[in-house]
Amino acid sequence: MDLTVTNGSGEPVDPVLERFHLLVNAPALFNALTTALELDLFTALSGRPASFDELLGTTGLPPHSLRVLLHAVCSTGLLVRRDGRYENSGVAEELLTGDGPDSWRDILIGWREVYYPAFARLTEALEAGTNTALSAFPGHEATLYRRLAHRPELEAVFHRAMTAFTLRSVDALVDSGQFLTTRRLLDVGGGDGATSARLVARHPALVSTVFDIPTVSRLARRTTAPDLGDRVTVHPGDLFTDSFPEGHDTVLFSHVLEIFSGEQIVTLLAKAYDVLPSGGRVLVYGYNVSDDETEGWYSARLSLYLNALASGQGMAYPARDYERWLRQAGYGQVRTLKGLPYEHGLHIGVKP
Ligand SMILES: C[S@@+](CC[C@H](N)C(=O)[O-])C[C@H]1O[C@@H](n2cnc3c(N)ncnc32)[C@H](O)[C@@H]1O
Repeated sequence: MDLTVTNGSGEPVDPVLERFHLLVNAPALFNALTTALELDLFTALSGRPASFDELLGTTGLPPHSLRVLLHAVCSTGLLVRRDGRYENSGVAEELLTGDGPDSWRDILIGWREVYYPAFARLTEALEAGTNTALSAFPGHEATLYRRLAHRPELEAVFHRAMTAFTLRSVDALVDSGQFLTTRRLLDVGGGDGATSARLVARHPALVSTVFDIPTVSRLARRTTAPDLGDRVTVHPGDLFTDSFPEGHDTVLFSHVLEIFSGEQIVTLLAKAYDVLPSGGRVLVYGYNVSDDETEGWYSARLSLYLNALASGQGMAYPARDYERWLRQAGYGQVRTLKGLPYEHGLHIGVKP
């Protein structure tokens, strides 16, 4: 990637300095972006530049508020002002105008409502070595996933955001070639079933069982079951205290193992091993930090969130960690498909 940035005189500017200036203003600009999304600003401007007065009508904001918001969003480059009219940049038109199940609107509102308040307590959490930010949520459970059961509305916002982001990155998994011979999939920690729904839609001979905690299984029943009949079924349970159901030739952990410690990951991989037949496969899909653990904005954000809030441990582990754990749990033919979109990797192991 060429990061050369030049100033007005064409001289190179240190890209780290450029990023520093963006970074220190990013929390404010992030919130301007989510506000613009909530006001449907980008959708209103889709293919249709508008004047300030027209946007007053669209957003319903007082004139001064709109002025402040437009300045903030224009400063990011997402909106462009030309001849007194506002229009979407190419990026905004492509990423920010949709309202489907994979919308950035749902992703960013979820991050704002659930993730980012916890980041203010990062120092405290890292010093304590546990997810101290979880104390903002009612209940006594050790992870965010279980505590959200006490806040059903927020749980729905959270899973909408997670699903939307998953749908943006899941095609690399769906088209990985790993499901051509799979007939019965166990999707462990399968959330609201969106991944399984997409998998069975693309692979007509596939059926899937989504294993997740009971309140999330209820969400899955609502979001996936109506369309897919009995090709996606749900199996409520706890990853650690309940057995995995038998009768599947492939077990998928998508965005699940990174939540936990290495020791817990080996336990979960071994549980999957126990219910697989000989020749059965385990697939681990999710974020990987780069091998030297220095790159990846999405994986860095995830690791910090897991430690401050979600579980108090885990990270976007590098591929070599997953390969070691797969071998430890008894799998053979261990390999990784690296370099998938959004810093993802797919780790594969086969039960001998
Ligand atoms: C990051 S989400 C991944 C969801 C989905 N697989 C995806 O790729 O979008 C992690 C999932 O693991 C589930 N989970 C976490 N702890 C669990 C536990 N102890 N038992 C069962 N499911 C659990 C959560 O409810 C959540 O749906």
